[in-house]
Parts: sequence; structure tokens; C-alpha cells
Amino acid sequence: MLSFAENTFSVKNNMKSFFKEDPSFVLNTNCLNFCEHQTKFSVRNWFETHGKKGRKVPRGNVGTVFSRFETPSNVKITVIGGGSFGTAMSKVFGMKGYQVCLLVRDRNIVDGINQERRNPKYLREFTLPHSVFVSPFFCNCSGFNFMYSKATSNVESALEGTQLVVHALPVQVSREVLERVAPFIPTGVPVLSTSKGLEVASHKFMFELLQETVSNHGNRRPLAFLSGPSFAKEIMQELPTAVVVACENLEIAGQIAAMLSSSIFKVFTTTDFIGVEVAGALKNIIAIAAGMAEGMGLGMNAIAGLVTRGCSEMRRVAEFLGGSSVTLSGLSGVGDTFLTCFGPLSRNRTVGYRLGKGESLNEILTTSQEVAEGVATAKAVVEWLPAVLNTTYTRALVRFPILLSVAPILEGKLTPEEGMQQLMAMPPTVED
Ligand SMILES: NC(=O)C1=CN([C@@H]2O[C@H](COP(=O)(O)OP(=O)(O)OC[C@H]3O[C@@H](n4cnc5c(N)ncnc54)[C@H](O)[C@@H]3O)[C@@H](O)[C@H]2O)C=CC1
Ligand SMILES: O=C(CO)COP(=O)(O)O
Repeated sequence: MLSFAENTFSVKNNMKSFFKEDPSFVLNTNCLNFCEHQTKFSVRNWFETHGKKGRKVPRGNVGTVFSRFETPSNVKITVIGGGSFGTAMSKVFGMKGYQVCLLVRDRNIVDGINQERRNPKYLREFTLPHSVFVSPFFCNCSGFNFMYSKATSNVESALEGTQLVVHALPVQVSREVLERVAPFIPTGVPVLSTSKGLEVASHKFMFELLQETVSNHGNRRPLAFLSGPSFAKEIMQELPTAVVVACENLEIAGQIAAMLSSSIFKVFTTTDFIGVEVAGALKNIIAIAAGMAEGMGLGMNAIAGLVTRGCSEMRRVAEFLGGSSVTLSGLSGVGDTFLTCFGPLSRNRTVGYRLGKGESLNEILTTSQEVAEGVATAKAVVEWLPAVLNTTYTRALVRFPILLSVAPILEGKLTPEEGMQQLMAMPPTVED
């Protein structure tokens, strides 16, 4: 099976005479050239290349290379992560008819999906389309185990010929796994991340982490980021969902959007991956705070005020890093924040709610099997934000009281009540 770039290249050559004058054909060339043109991006050097005031969104064609030249059943997609969201993403692509290879570490999940078309551990009440499989025919992943990988060849075959890699693992385990799989991802194949948070050890966002693992040095590839209000369970229920895909190259974002889009899954695009990534990570902290306020019975006035001010803090961080306020008012910003702060399915909100009811973090974590990314991200943010602002925690707290108050509560240094009192005691300021 050919890689994304090879496929595009061969299709391009075959169709050359037919599409010479077709403007959308430019997209193929853009794809091929993307890796060469992709700049090295990181929060640290962002100001040098783009300045502090955000960035222009180039207006380009939104491409449909896959749907135009390929039938979905000929396109292989590899989804890394057999938790709730990996399962949901497999369903979205599988329903479109793509060949989806789900890479998971748990043997029971492999067997469950192969035998019953269900993930026995996550969202087990839902079946997966037949095009989602772990099969010796297409990819022999069944012996694959991330932790005790005896058979690297299974990773190799799972990624062989893949044309899109979707990453759906908790942020804190992502580096280890991505480093492991990176050598097997075909050249030029895009990686789409769905994970939301900051890595505690490095204080880095997923776009930096991906760049360091799967798109480093002479091995550049398009990196894209999916975010927005999208509970895995509601996707599995086939309820209407709208998300955004961010990629520095808008054409590639458009191609991925076209691959995902269906009558129940609406996908918008943007080049502002910084805004999308910052919002996706920070809204989880705000959701913990909102859940806490609810658990404490503080009333809707308090919760609405908290969420609104949380959005303002989130937007200021994003703008500081070069993201756009437009993104922050979009699906990945307020959209996902509303869902996570008010939606009963949110794991982050639930952690906050239980804290607000008086449980300890330890009790909460030992009794939940799914990841609440805000817990780790809150910790990373109290270390990272004052440092990046070149100030002390106490000074930064005045500007970002919500984002910086959650970690001390999670660590038991403040009670939820003391955290709330601290917020209310902040000096009055201009709203924005
Ligand atoms: N569940 C949801 O509704 C949504 C989740 N996300 C994001 O997707 C990411 C993944 O979340 P979920 O799938 O919900 O988490 P989850 O808790 O449902 O599943 C996590 C999966 O990661 C696997 N895993 C953990 N450590 C691993 C390791 N070292 N090696 C290999 N696999 C490992 C677990 O076995 C499990 O299958 C998170 O960043 C989350 O914020 C994004 C949108 C919605
Ligand atoms: O990000 C999400 C929905 O968009 C999921 O939020 P939780 O991780 O809080 O459940």
C-alpha cells in the first residue's frame, strides 16, 4: 500500500492530463510540498516567526484529495488508543467506509472488537462498523502490546500503508508511545491528534510533543489537531456533533475534514492550531472548577461567572502564545468549555463535582477508569504559566486566578471553599 504522499504522487501523475487546468489539483502539489515547507513550530520560538498578535489565516482551497481520487475502502487509517475517544474516532471513520486499524495495548479489547465488534472496556454498549478491525489480513495487531512490546512487527504492519494516523491517548503517556511508533509511520503521512492537555514533565502542548516525536528533524509531516465539543459517548450514539480540525496547512485540514464529515459529524477547519490546542488543554481545568462550584452548591450565578472568567483567562493565554481570539470564541474554545463545564458526561467536571462534595482526589482517581486530563494539566499550568510570563506564582494568580487555583485544591493545599474565597477576594479589575 502506498503512503499518503506516494499515493498523491502516483494519482497526480496518472491524472495529470485530465486535471492540468483544475485549480483543486494544486492541492496535491501542496500536500507533497507540505513537509518541506512546514516550519518548525513551538511556543518557545513562536513570537520570533509570527509575532505576538496572532496570525493571518490564509484563504485557500479546501481539498478533497482522498474523496476525489480514492474510495474510502482503499484508504487505511490507523487509530492509536483503544479508550473512549479512540473508539469513537474509529467509528466516525469506519462509518465512512475507511479501513480503520485500531492500535490498542489491551488484548481483551483486541479480542472484543474482533469477535463482537465492541470495545469491552469503553463504551461497550455500542457496536463498531465492520471496517474497524484488527485483523491478520490487514494488520496483525492482535499480539501488540505497548507496554511489553515483543512484536514490533505488529506495530509495523498496523502502520504499514496507512494514510492517516489518529492519536487518541492521554497526554501523559503520549510521548512514550509516539516515540515508539514514530519509526513506523510512513513518510509524509499526517498525524491527527485528539488529545487535550499539557505534558507535566515538559510543560508542552501536544503540538510541541508531536513535533518532537513524529515530525522531527529530516522527517517532517503534516500535524493536525481535532478539538471541539465532542463527548465520545454521544459520537457513538450517532448524535450530531461539530468539531474543528486545525492544521498549519489549511488544505490538509480540509482533506481531513472531508474524510471525517458526515450527516452527523460536521467538521470546520482552521490554521490556528495554537488557539485550538491551548483551549483544548485549559478548558479541562475550568471544567474542574465549574464542577467544584456545582458540587459545593454555589448556584448558577457563581458557575456562569466562573466559566465566563475562565474563558477570558484561557483566551488571554492563547493570545499571548499567538493564538487567535476568534478560535477561542469557536468550537474548540467556548464550545468545548460549555460542554465540559455543563455536560454531565464530562470526566473533568465530575472530578470537580466530587471534590466539591468533599471527596479527596485520591478517592476520586482510584474509583474512575477514564482519564480526566485537567488534573495533570492544572499541575503543569501552575509550573508553566508563571515561568512563561516571567513572574511569580502570586503575581500570575492575580491575572489567572481560576487556572492557577485548581492545582492547589487538587493537591489538598487549599480546600474548595478556601479556593472560592480566594477568588472572591481578588481585587476588582477592568473586565478585559
Ligand atoms: N472521551 C472523550 O469524550 C474525549 C476525549 N478526548 C481526549 O482524548 C484523549 C484520550 O482520552 P480517552 O480516550 O477519553 O481516554 P480513556 O481513559 O477512555 O482511554 C485511555 C486509553 O489509553 C490507553 N493507555 C493508557 N496508557 C497507555 C500506554 N502507556 N500505552 C498505550 N495505551 C495506553 C488505555 O488503555 C485506554 O485505552 C484525552 O486527551 C482526552 O482529553 C477528546 C475529546 C473527547
Ligand atoms: O473534551 C471532551 C469533550 O469535548 C471530553 O471532556 P472530559 O474529558 O471532561 O470528559
